[in-house]
Amino acid sequence: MDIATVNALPYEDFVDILGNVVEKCPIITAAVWSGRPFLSLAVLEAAISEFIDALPESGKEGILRCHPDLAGRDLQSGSLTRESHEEQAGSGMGALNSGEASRMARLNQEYKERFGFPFVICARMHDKENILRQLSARCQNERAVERARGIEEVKKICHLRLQSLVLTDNKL
Ligand SMILES: NC(=O)N[C@H]1NC(=O)NC1=O
Repeated sequence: MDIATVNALPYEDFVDILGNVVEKCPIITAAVWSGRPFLSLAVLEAAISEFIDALPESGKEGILRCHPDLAGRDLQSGSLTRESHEEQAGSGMGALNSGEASRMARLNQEYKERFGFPFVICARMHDKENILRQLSARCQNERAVERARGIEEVKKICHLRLQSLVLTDNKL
């Protein structure tokens, strides 16, 4: 699917196909549709990024809260979105040993209690050791720093999801 095909999509299809580039936030995809035609994939990605940046801090936290915990209950119960499942499986979240699983659960909980939103990281860019190390380190940050850091990670996840949807042929 190339960018011309993306630009030709009616909004129903645009949201169906691209609605989860930001996890469980199809409203973002639906909003940027009105910015068509996009000159390139990078321009579409920039429109999404600008929409996110224009949100109040509460809206940014809302985006973070739409993300499932890494190795959390949605992974255990099989209720992750397809994209999130692939990302979590690829970084080894489904294959933690019992020590790693309990450390992950404890740190995820500590992070959520401290900040009021979940730890978000672009899982495809990290392995499980690295994710645990970052989770532990980021628990020490200030809330505003973590809000911004989490949103940076959301944008990295969005970048990779967009690339795999638009730069491959298998979605239309
Ligand atoms: N909590 C969190 O980081 N979740 C995610 N990260 C990622 O790459 N996919 C996710 O669902």
